[in-house]
Amino acid sequence: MRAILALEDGTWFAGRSFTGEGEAGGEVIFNTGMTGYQEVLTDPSYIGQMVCMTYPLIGNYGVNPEDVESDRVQAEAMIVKECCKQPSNWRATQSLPDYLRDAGVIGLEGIDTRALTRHIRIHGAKRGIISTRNVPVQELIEQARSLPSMEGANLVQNVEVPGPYVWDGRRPRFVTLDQGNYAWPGPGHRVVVFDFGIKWSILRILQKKGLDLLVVPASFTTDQVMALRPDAVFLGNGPGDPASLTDIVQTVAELTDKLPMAGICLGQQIMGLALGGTTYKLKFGHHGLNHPVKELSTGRVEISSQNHGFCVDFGSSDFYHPTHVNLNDNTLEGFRHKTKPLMAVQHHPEAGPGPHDCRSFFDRFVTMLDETLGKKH
Ligand SMILES: NC(=O)CC[C@H](N)C(=O)O
Repeated sequence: MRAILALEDGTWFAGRSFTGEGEAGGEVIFNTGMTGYQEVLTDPSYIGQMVCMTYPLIGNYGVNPEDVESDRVQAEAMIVKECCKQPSNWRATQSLPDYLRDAGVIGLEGIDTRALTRHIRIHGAKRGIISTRNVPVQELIEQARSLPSMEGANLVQNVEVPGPYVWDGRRPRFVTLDQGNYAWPGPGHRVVVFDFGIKWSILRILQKKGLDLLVVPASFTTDQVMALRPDAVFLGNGPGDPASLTDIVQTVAELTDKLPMAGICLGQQIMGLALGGTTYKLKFGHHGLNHPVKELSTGRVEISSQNHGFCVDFGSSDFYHPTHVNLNDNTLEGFRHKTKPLMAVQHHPEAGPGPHDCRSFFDRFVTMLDETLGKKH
């Protein structure tokens, strides 16, 4: 079925929907990963975005119930050159078109994804509409212009979880607190994890490291966190503009004085703002699986998985020193507080999907906790 992608700047592409009738709007960005499309689709950080995969054939290995980063498709749409309709893989339980159709999310194929990607690289990420409606293109362009901008967008509120939960190995299991208290069951360091739209891979790895986790909603206050008597705090990834999250930044600023803390992606951005730094929007973001990142203390270069549109200004706070830099564009990839046990990275060390070069981040977090609190296991 014919479908149009119309951008706010008047550029448009004609292709086909591989999911039937539909319409979607959002910020159009590109992801350079050759694989991992199911993790990309289910990563809550992609809320508000329509993802163009630059690899020309997507869907070959289908989808399965294990490779999910949350309980649903989160991206607004997927754009590919060609979608494979008959997957071949022993783990596949469904094809990509059926998966998207069941989720009510539109898939567009048959457009020149290289031309779209070059356009975004030159002119920056653009708001766009994909539609199968038979209307003049100008109408869709106007519709794209009326979409909210990603800059200033608080999208974390869209994924707020209803309450605290533990990770049961496969999915969240919600718990009831007893007057705000929690009986930590395990012997490991007690870590309160903020869910801003967290990827399940992060929880899977934190749990494997022997940490005792309680995941809390983004709106949890300092008092609510401290009532849980945790040893540390972890800030996960999430969608939207970090600068819009003023209440969360305030809470995290208070907690940085009280507890050791680590953050990934949106977590780094929130911690950076909480420490007095500033954030800005990148022209077209970093979305892919092969971004070279240099660890400054060793000079070691790691190939990282990335998904972000915003970034912490390199030298915007005196409180931390940079630990990692992106070798493609010299942006800040990680920092550590000069005196307190606080650390963060902008890339995705959990790598769901992607190479595992950066996974030592989680060991450094555990080491930081052992050094600050004493060994627990
Ligand atoms: N993966 C993330 O946490 C993304 C953070 C933020 N929404 C950004 O686009 O920069």
